[in-house]
Amino acid sequence: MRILLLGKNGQVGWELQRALAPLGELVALDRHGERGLCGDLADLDALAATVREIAPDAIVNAAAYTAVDKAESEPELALRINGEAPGVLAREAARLGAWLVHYSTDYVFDGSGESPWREDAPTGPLSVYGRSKLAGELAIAASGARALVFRTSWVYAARGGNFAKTMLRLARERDQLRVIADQIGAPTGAELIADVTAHALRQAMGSADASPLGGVYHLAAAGETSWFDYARFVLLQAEQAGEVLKVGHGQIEAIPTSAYPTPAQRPLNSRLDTTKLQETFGLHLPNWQDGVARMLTETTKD
Ligand SMILES: NC(=O)C1=CN([C@@H]2O[C@H](COP(=O)(O)OP(=O)(O)OC[C@H]3O[C@@H](n4cnc5c(N)ncnc54)[C@H](OP(=O)(O)O)[C@@H]3O)[C@@H](O)[C@H]2O)C=CC1
Ligand SMILES: Cc1cn([C@H]2C[C@H](O)[C@@H](COP(=O)(O)OP(=O)(O)O[C@H]3O[C@@H](C)C(=O)[C@@H](O)[C@H]3O)O2)c(=O)[nH]c1=O
Ligand SMILES: [Mg+2]
Repeated sequence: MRILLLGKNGQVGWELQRALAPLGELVALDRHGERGLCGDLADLDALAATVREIAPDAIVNAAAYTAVDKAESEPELALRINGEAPGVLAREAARLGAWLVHYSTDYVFDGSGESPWREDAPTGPLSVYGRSKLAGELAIAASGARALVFRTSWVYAARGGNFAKTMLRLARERDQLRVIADQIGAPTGAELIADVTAHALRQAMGSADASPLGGVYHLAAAGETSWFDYARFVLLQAEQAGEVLKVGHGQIEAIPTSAYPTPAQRPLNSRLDTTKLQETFGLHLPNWQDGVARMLTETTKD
């Protein structure tokens, strides 16, 4: 069994290098590629040629254009990487009879209401990033490839850039911290995403009639929070570990989205209903606090 992993050095890609290793021979690439293999999702022809050369049993795509605000001024590049490249991977997977694993986002939704989104709920992205990720989902669905598409949210990891680390840095540097309190979702760890991926892929590839397991699944930690309460939780953990911050966890200011203008609009309701994933694969998803606390002990102690 051979697995091609793209985006090996991103938050999720890094954890996938660990989680996928026991499943088979792993060929892991970043955007720079190696040994003549192309790992650049912006180079669609070279990407297709790489898949053909490796002829994997599964392709796992953790590479993506994830700079949400920047995407507003680079829509063509975001669409190529997040929309067209997954389509290329899916068509090559279909040719080979290989599985494709891909990741999408809560930002495909318009954020209306307060109920958790199910997989079949209507999409309505508010940003270029969200539209580009939806285009990727649709290209995969149209390819006929056997695919697992995991929509996740608010990803963090010990390695890589994310909101939790930004809050810690700003709380050490600044005198004041203002954070949006009316966008609601679930911070989800890259470790959890990678472990669930390995588990689901193994089941999907092992089942005799594999196609019923293909599809879109919501994959997020249990519970919900706002960016504001998430930031407070992160700073409190740091304080409890002995850090003295310039802005303490009780000093963050809660603000509405309207008070924090950004190039890209974000959904207010990012809650994802994960029932389908848990029931299909027999998995349990831990509370978001467990993984965030664990990540912080890895990054703030010693
Ligand atoms: N981060 C989040 O909060 C969320 C992420 N997701 C989705 O989860 C998946 C994994 O995201 P995550 O690990 O957090 O993202 P990261 O930004 O941590 O990693 C993305 C990786 O993709 C790479 N990349 C960017 N452009 C290209 C390219 N042209 N060719 C090859 N590689 C490229 C980046 O490389 P480089 O560092 O060189 O730019 C980076 O290593 C993505 O599909 C994302 O859309 C879904 C919901 C939330
Ligand atoms: C830095 C900062 C951000 N914010 C707000 C802005 C935004 O609404 C929220 C989170 O900021 P970020 O820049 O981390 O958000 P963002 O990059 O939009 O995070 C998203 O990334 C993509 C890839 C996804 O798919 C999403 O699930 C989500 O994780 O916090 C504040 O309110 N105060 C601050 O000081
Ligand atoms: Mg970001």
